[in-house]
Amino acid sequence: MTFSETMPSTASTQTTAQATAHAKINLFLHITGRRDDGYHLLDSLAVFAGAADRVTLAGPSDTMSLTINGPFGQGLEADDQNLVLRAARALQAQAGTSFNGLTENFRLELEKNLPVSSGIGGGSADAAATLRLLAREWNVDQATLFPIAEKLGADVPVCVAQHATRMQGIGEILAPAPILPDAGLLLVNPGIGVSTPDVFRAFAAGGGIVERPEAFLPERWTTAQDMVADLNATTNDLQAPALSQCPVIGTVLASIASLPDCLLSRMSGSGATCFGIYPNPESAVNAAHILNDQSARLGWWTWAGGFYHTGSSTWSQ
Ligand SMILES: C[C@](O)(CO)[C@H](O)COP(=O)(O)OP(=O)(O)OC[C@H]1O[C@@H](n2ccc(N)nc2=O)[C@H](O)[C@@H]1O
Ligand SMILES: Nc1ncnc2c1ncn2[C@@H]1O[C@H](COP(=O)(O)OP(=O)(O)OP(=O)(O)O)[C@@H](O)[C@H]1O
Repeated sequence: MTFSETMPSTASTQTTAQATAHAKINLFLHITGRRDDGYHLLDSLAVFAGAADRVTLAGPSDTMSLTINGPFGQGLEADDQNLVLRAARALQAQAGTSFNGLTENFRLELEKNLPVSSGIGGGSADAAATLRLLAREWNVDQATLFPIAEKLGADVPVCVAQHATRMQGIGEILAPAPILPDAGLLLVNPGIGVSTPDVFRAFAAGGGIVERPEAFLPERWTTAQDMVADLNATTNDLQAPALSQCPVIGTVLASIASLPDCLLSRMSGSGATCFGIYPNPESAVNAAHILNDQSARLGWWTWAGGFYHTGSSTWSQ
């Protein structure tokens, strides 16, 4: 995928630079094959929610370092395995090779607002935001980011793009998606982390690939109802295997579906976060208010609003 616009001016003149890492939602997810290395081939429509983590460049440092705050920061290590630091080091290594030895180190801050291991690609979004942020700082061409992103995780390339995108291959083939309507989106996570490899394993053990015609997607959906009419001909192939590992997903899906004006209730990615589609953002917020008592009592995380919209040619931040 290419972007027609160049990056904004470098951040070096600003006191702090930030990038937002928006939650990725798979509106549908079909598994179409399996590679020799075990990775599954997908066909998925990934969109982005207003809900987001935030990565900040806090200043120069002796080594690349990370501090984490925010409601889901506890329990997430700021160590070498954190996708923020892995992304920073990967870009630094590449920039050092390709752009004459840039070796600056930074203290990065992660505001973790998205639940971890929840099917909305939080870690991938953080990695992608870090790549965008440091690319801006180091004046690295955005096209350079995609091969680096692929190596960090299957969901990282689509999160670099951070706009509605059809994902194929294992996530590295990105194609334009329909222009989205101004629909409402409700996200609900039951507070139980689900392991992506375990869900893919359960999918393979449970019968595997279903042969079906390729999903039809138009150029644009004008209303949420139009979008849902097409989405009803699709599914998330990982929903049943995730449900078998984490039965509360069934309760979450039923709760979303029971709320007024709900047009569709489905799981995102490998779960356990589920989403509801509503006619507009206001009706999604209204649904979240109705769910409030139940979600507070059960410790569920909820978010309601609209899609994160950026033009397909915009360098998103
Ligand atoms: C389910 C999705 O969230 C849909 O967007 C993604 O495909 C998962 O992307 P991700 O979390 O970035 O996945 P990775 O961290 O690359 O892979 C985690 C593990 O999930 C399995 N995996 C992942 C992606 C894929 N297309 N096929 C797989 O089988 C592999 O066992 C892999 O070792
Ligand atoms: N910055 C980060 N934020 C979240 N998880 C991270 C981060 N860095 C590393 N990880 C690790 O990555 C794994 C997946 O976390 P993530 O929150 O991205 O899952 P997910 O939402 O299920 O992703 P996907 O939808 O891409 O499968 C977890 O095991 C977590 O410990």
